[in-house]
Amino acid sequence: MTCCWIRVTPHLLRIGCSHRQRFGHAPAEHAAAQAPDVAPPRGAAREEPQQEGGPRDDLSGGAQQGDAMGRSSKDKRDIYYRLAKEEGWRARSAFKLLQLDQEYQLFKGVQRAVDLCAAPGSWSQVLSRKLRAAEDEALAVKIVAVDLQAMAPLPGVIQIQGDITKVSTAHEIIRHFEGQPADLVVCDGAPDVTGLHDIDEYIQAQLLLAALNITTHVLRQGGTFVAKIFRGKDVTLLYSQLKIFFRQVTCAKPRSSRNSSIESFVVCLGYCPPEGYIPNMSNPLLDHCYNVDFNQLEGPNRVIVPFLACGDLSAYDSDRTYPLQLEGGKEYSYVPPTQPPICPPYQEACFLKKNNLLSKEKPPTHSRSAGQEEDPAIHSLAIS
Ligand SMILES: C[S@@+](CC[C@H](N)C(=O)[O-])C[C@H]1O[C@@H](n2cnc3c(N)ncnc32)[C@H](O)[C@@H]1O
Repeated sequence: MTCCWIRVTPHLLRIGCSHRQRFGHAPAEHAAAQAPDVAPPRGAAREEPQQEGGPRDDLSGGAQQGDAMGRSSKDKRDIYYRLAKEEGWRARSAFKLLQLDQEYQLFKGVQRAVDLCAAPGSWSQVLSRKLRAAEDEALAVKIVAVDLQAMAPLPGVIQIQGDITKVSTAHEIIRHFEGQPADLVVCDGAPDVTGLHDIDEYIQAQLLLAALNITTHVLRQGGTFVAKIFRGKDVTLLYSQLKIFFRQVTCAKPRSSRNSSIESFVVCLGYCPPEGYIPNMSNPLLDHCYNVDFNQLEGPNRVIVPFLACGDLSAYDSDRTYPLQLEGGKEYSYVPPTQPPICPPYQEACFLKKNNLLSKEKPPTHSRSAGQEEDPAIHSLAIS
């Protein structure tokens, strides 16, 4: 997806936290709770208009910036930011999940839900408020939230501070559900953006695939998976991978997600892995481990594309050098190509070389063959 080689490791997917740790910021939800709600750095949204949904989406982004630009400035610029605070959501992203639910009724009949990449926790808040609305529901419903970062507690939400690229995290989720599969998995995961769009898209795609991998461990047949996706140039590749596992895959853009952002959400309904599929986390790109024994993979876990050798196998070997005098003793004589190139890019260089015009301060007088025009441009090139 990108022309640049980058080693994608779970560590890279963890940039979101390392960045904040590096710069000594408090975990987002703590900052939200402890610091006044002030605006993020001036122009933050404009600097990175395409990377909405990253850590800046939470309401704590400007805690360190003080009141330099006025408390109400961000409120004016971003209605969802303001509403999120008024309605008590930890991040404006809450509205994205609420609006997705309005369209797809995601929460209908859900008893076990997983929120991947959950911090600071606005999606978990939505799950908690929606799924546990009635008293009896509050007892039956289980919500598990996973993030690399610690998150302030939420009613009815079990938290795992862990990495979604690890199989141990999948096992921990299943343990909390007492062996039962989840009805719904949501993932709003985002690594911290680098600003290099190809790389950002690539890392986001890898995070989505990691979310899909862990989902295949925990989701029930027919269950729903919702995840953030960057609609970059290779997005169709991701759609086709998701289509292998779900009956219906749609890409949705909630109103609260900025139009200037390439962020969207895939809503994948009707989980139906290929028959015989064994959930695994072995994405060699993520793990960088090439010692997986692919021969051990069977059925739909192993895709074999047929390889066919065509033509008479006793025919000439295209990698071998043969003598000019072939068998049968026929005299060799050079035959020119049937159709030489009509205007090859090296034509000018051949002309210069042939006429001894290359790397000379002054071109020697040269004789032109009959009908051959001297190109004044070539002449000046040779002189300069
Ligand atoms: C945009 S925030 C999520 C916001 C959240 N949905 C909410 O509404 O508050 C993205 C989160 O992804 C988390 N993340 C990134 N890579 C991760 C990984 N490999 N495992 C777990 N969490 C990860 C980051 O720590 C960050 O908190």
